[in-house]
Amino acid sequence: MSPAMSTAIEANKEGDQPESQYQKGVKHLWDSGITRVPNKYILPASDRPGLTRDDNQSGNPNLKLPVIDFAHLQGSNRSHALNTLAKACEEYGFFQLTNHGIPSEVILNMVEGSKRFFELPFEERSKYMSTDMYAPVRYGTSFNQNKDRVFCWRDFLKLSCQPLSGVLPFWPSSPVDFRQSAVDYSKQAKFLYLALTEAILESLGLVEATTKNNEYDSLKEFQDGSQLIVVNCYPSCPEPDLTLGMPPHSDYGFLTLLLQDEVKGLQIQHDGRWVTVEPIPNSFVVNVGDHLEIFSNGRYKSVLHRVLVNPLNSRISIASLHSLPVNKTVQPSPKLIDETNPRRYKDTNFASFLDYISSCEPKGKNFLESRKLT
Ligand SMILES: O=C(O)CCC(=O)C(=O)O
Ligand SMILES: [Fe+2]
Repeated sequence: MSPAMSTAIEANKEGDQPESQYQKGVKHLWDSGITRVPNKYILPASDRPGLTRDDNQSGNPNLKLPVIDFAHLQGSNRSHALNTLAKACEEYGFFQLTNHGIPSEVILNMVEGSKRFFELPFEERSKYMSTDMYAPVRYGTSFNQNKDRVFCWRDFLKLSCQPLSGVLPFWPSSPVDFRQSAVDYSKQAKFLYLALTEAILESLGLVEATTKNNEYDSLKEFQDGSQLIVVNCYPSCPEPDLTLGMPPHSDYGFLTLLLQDEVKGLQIQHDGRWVTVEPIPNSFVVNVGDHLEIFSNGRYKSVLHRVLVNPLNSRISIASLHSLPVNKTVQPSPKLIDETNPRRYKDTNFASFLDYISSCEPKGKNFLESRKLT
């Protein structure tokens, strides 16, 4: 046997497992004691994070995401805060939100409950595995484990929140109190989202139409909108330069409110570079989703982001994705279209997004690109 072949067999012994093992997720894999990243997770060289990781350590230290103090949005500083908000959504598609007012206990219970969920025996977690995109609860791995050729280093728990009374009986009954923590958290996140949406509509010059003339009654639609909580679990990774926790993607909805722990990992694309979002304790990372880009007729940007993994720490993040009701058409607001600003996107809805992602491997901003009028 040639030396190269025997090395390949050794590597295989070390990392690779039967294909079905990968369906059980990275937590399971990591707990089995692997010391190498199996081939299933190794990205083509051009998609690996290695180069930008170094780039990021040495380069552009001044680049900070805009920070919005939620208290300023509520008080006499509102118009200044609205300008910052508009600029953040135009230039970065992201901002950090401090002073959000959600009780720390609600956040702590949700984070701790999520950590304990991922520590449950695999058999317990696997009860919630489903390939049905409409399931009220879905435990899984990678991005789309039925389609992805290369898997990413993430397990997830998705909780659909609409209507709460209908979905609740399906949510995990273990760990104890998890359901209650998730209910409390989802309600608080929704409340915050609605306040931010009101600010966003105002920053786009649409709030008069909303509150005074009742022209679209948009806020009502947002109140009845969809909410999906995604708990992401990224176990530590023995060779983090070969893989990603999440590949570059944009979020489909209107706004995402993301809680990240103190472990860095989230990167956004800005000016053609990947920039790490520094965690700020007790804050949310908020980002514009595809639906808001469409609704704003392209003024606010749904920006690509991805997640790096690291060799020392596992990481948890909790995303609350919000949008209009699932069957509602999303379209550029008529108020934002005129001769100088023609309509730039086709109508879309959540169902067409789900059809799209279940029929192909989502890459970057493909879905949004498919909604653009040329
Ligand atoms: O884990 C993160 O920081 C980002 C998660 C994310 O992008 C998502 O859930 O869509
Ligand atoms: Fe995302």
